Formats: sequence, structure tokens, C-alpha cells
Amino acid sequence: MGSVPRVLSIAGSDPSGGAGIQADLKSIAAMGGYGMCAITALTAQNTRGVTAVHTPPADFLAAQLEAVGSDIQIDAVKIGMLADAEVIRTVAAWLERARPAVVVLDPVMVATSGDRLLAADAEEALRDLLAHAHLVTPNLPELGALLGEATASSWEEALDQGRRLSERTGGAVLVKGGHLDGAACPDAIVDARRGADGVLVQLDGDRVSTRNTHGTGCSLSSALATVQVRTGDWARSLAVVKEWLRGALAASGDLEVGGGHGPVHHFHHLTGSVPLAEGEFTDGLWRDTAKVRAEIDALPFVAQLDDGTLSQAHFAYYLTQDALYLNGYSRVLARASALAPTEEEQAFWAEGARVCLEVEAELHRTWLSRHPQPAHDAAAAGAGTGGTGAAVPGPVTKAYVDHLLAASASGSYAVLAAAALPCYWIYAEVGAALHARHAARPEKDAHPYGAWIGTYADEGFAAATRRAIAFTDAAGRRASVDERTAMREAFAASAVYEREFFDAPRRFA
Ligand SMILES: Nc1ncnc2c1ncn2[C@@H]1O[C@H](COP(=O)(O)OP(=O)(O)OP(=O)(O)O)[C@@H](O)[C@H]1O
Ligand SMILES: Cc1ncc(COP(=O)(O)O)c(N)n1
Repeated sequence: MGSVPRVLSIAGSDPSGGAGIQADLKSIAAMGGYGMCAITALTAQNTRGVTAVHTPPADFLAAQLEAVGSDIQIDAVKIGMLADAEVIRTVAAWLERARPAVVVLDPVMVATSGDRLLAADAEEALRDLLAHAHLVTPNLPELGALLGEATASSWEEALDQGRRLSERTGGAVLVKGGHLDGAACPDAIVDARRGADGVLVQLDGDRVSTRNTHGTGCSLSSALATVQVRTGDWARSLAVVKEWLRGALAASGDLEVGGGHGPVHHFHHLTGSVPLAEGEFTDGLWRDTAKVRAEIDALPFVAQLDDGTLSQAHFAYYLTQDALYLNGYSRVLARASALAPTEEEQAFWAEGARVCLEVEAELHRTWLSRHPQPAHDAAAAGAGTGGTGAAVPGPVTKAYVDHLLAASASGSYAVLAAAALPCYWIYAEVGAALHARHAARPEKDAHPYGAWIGTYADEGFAAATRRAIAFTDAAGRRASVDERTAMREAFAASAVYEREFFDAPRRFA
């Protein structure tokens, strides 16, 4: 066997997608298998109930089984709805010839909605078929019915019934707690060939509070068949599948499918890693920070820079801190270059690091000499006297750079790129908006910060921003679920520091 178990579901179709072969194919794929299906019957059903059942001639099922089995190595078989006795005989005959290594049989009799999915006169044939299975997975009413007894009313009684069914079939029985009353939802595998009580493994679990239990039995049995191919150990297989199914029940509300008993979310564990289109990941980062960006646009600093009423002291503080920030940011970009997966990205971030130092020098040479920080403000800010010679980072500058350095220490290129991106993207957007407003002004030359606002029109920076976005997006699309989460957190935190940085002159100058 390769690494992908090839699993055949022999079951009925549920057009609403939550049970039957549709649930099986999803569950098999969710467990890393390759799913196939031979359809025993077609149902017309939704989350509220079954309205019709059509069972094609059994010969046609035999033809499906023959077509698949004659060509493809089948590592495991899951058997679900069998509809009638003739279908059961067809499946039994095929199993005798094919003898798959793993056979899990879910003895489907009645749907969650209460509708019959097995003809009443076929129950005896189903009992005979159980001997072909390595594991049988009845729910409590089915367990009772297979023994010709009442449904167990306690877990102990259910385990006892399971052991006695196992004695009869010669295989293992999964006793399921889904139909028990109360907060507990245990499952146990019972095998009469093992030990006194026959309990091979019992896994206790809390009941998930949800109506969306349509297809849990189908999903559990097909997932178990798939994982069993890999582990060869029912106890280990059940542990994996039970945890996954619990998550699928807990996330079922996200699906919003139907008004009755809805399906479970088979791929809940992969929702953070679906393949993304180009730009989709960074679009999401941008959308998620809309509130913080609106707060930046509404800051007094931005409005005052725009209308020219910003105090010289605030502007000088901003320039001083900007120079200090750029020095730290340059080191961070150099680290991004060191971690970059391609030479193109390595060169891009290294160039970014170099440009930061150039801009820092230009701030000292040009802007800070024209807008020196007033001595008393500089002292109050702990920034030495005048210029930036003795300047120290203010609290926001320090926190922002520390956050970026922590991202670079994470060792993840993707997380570091996401942390570094707001400084390009948000700065570019704020600058572009300020520049556009300034350009439309009649008396531009009289504006005290006109020359500074003019620097926001730098096409080189806009182009670098587009590339930083594209590289971060590509890293996000390649990233794992956990890494994408860390990227979102890093980007969001940097966006907040951008806001704080623009607001720092008001608070600390
Ligand atoms: N509300 C719940 N919370 C947690 N686990 C559950 C819940 N309902 C069912 N399960 C689990 O789902 C699996 C199927 O159990 P259940 O007894 O409901 O089988 P079933 O009746 O055959 O399922 P189906 O709903 O497909 O007919 C078991 O592992 C059971 O523990
Ligand atoms: C085709 C088909 N197979 C099995 C079930 C049982 O699933 P549930 O008991 O969750 O409705 C079903 N409803 N439909």
C-alpha cells in the first residue's frame, strides 16, 4: 500500500450531501484516503427526512463492484445502507470473492429522521452479512434490533449487548454512545475474543450540543476504515476519528445546511489551509485591519499634517522617531532577506534594508536639520537635546521594533514578512491619500509640510510596496494553518503599532 488508502464505500446516496456515500467520500478524503463508491440505492432526502428511495437492480450494483474490484486495489471497504435482501446477497457474494483486508459495516436500518433505509424483511440477511465484517458499527437501536432485543437504556447494558453481538459475528463491534441520554458520549470497541468483558478500548467524550448529527454514523465508519488501513490498530484509529468527528460536530454550525438535522463539517480541520487565489491572503489581512486603518485616518496627527496645523514639535518628534524606527526596521528587513526562500525575495528585502538606512540618513541630513526637535520637548521625551544625536526610541518606537524583532526571531519567513508588511502598505496608503489631497490644493506652496507630503509620491516606494504585498501573499498561500494564523496576528499587531506610531507625537512629544 502507498501512503493513500484506497477505500470503497458500498452505500446509498444522500443528495443533501450529509450522509451516505457523500459523507463517506468526504470522510475518506478528510482522513487522507482515496474514496470510491458503489451505490446501492438512491434516496431523495434532505436534513429533514427521506421522501423516496429508489433501489436499482442488484445486477447493476454487482457491475459497479466488478468494475472497481477488477481494476483497483481496494485497501478497505465501508458498507452502509443496503436497502433490501437482494442487495445484501450481492454484497456478500462480492465480499467472499474480494476478501478486502479491512471491512467496516455500518448496519444502517433507520435514518436519524426515523425513516426506514432497510426493508423490514432484510434484517435476517443483514445479520448474516455481519460475519463478513471486521468491525460492525451499530447505533444503540440497531444494536438492540440485531440481537432481537430492546434498545439498551444504559451504557453498561450497551457494552453487554455489544459483547454478545461480537460473539455472534466473530468480529469486533463499535458500541456508540450517540443515542444515550445525558452529557457523556462514549464509544467503545468490544471484541468477545479479547478478555473477560471484551472491551478493547473505551473513549469517553463530552456530547457536543448540536442538532447537526445527520450522517455521524456514516462519517465515523468510513473514516475508521480509512485510518485502520494506516494503523492496523482499532484503538488508535478510533482515537483519531473520534477527535476529528467531535471537531466536525462542533464546527457543523458554520455550514448552515438545511433546517433539520444538518451535516457535520468534515473538513473543519482544513478550513485555514484551503488553496487561495493570488492576492486572496493579503486581501484578507487588509480587510481584517479595516477598523485600525480607519482609526489611523481619523488621527489628529494625520488631519493636522494634512491642513498644516501640526505643531513643529510634534513633527520633529515624528521625524526623530521615524529615523530611529528605520534603523531597527532595516535590521528586520535584513533578517527577512536572510530567511527568504528565493533569490528574488532575498534581493528585494536586502534592498529594502539598504533603502531604510539611506532614508534614515536623509532624515538627519535634510529634514531634522530643518525641523529640529525643541530642546525642552526632546528632554521630556527622553530624547536628549536637539537633533537625533542623543535621541532614544520613544515607547511606541521601541515596542514596534521589538515586535518586529520578535517576529524575526520566530524563524518563520512568512510571519516576518507579514509583520513587516504594514509599514510598507499602511504608510503607502496614508501617504497616497495625503498626497492626493495636497495635490488638489490651490496654494500648495504656502503649506508648511508641503515638501514632506511631496515625498509620499515616491513611485519607487509604491512599487516596493506592491512587491512586498505579492511576496507576503505567496508566503501566506504556501503556509500551514498555524503559520497563517501567526501571520494574521503579526500583521494585525503591526497595523496597531502603525496607528500608535502616528499618534505618538500627540502623546509623547
Ligand atoms: N452530540 C454529539 N457529540 C459528540 N459526539 C457525538 C454526538 N452525537 C454523536 N456522536 C458521535 O458520533 C458517532 C456516531 O454515533 P451515533 O450513535 O449517533 O451513530 P448513528 O446513530 O449511527 O449516527 P447517524 O446519526 O449517522 O445515524 C459516535 O462516535 C458518537 O459518539
Ligand atoms: C443514504 C443514507 N445512508 C445512511 C443514512 C443514515 O444516516 P443518518 O442516520 O445520520 O441519517 C442516511 N440518512 N442516508
